[in-house]
Amino acid sequence: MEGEEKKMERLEKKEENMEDVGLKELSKKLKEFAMERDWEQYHSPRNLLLAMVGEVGELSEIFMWRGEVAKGLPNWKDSDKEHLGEELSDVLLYLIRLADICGIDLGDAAIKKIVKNAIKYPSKTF
Ligand SMILES: Nc1ccn([C@H]2C[C@H](O)[C@@H](COP(=O)(O)OP(=O)(O)OP(=O)(O)O)O2)c(=O)n1
Repeated sequence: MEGEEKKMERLEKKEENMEDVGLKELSKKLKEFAMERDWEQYHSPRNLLLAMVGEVGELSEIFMWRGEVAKGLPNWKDSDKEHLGEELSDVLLYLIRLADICGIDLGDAAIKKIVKNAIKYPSKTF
């Protein structure tokens, strides 16, 4: 069993946000969010897909007409970076919710796809 000290350490780390957030955790939070508002009725696969595509549009708007953007976005205002984080999150959250509602384990599917990609595109260095 996990000792009290270990348990505290784990909770503190979580509070400091040092632990990576997992897809399953986000999926659970999104399900709770929808249930608490009685929004499950709207979260059909098609609606979620359209909502996600809408958010991809909002994400694209941030980059629109800016020309090429340097990696790390060195010249961007903090408020623009924050906006970018929000739109990226909206896309991710709808994607996770879509996968969940379709009964797809997204983490598992993504790992399998990475393996498939590596077979299709072999590395020259190994
Ligand atoms: N039926 C809904 C509506 C919203 N959301 C959640 C998922 C998204 O993370 C976020 C999207 O909210 P908005 O539709 O208000 O979109 P924006 O946050 O992009 O606001 P705006 O379009 O005004 O910029 O809320 C949800 O789960 N289900």
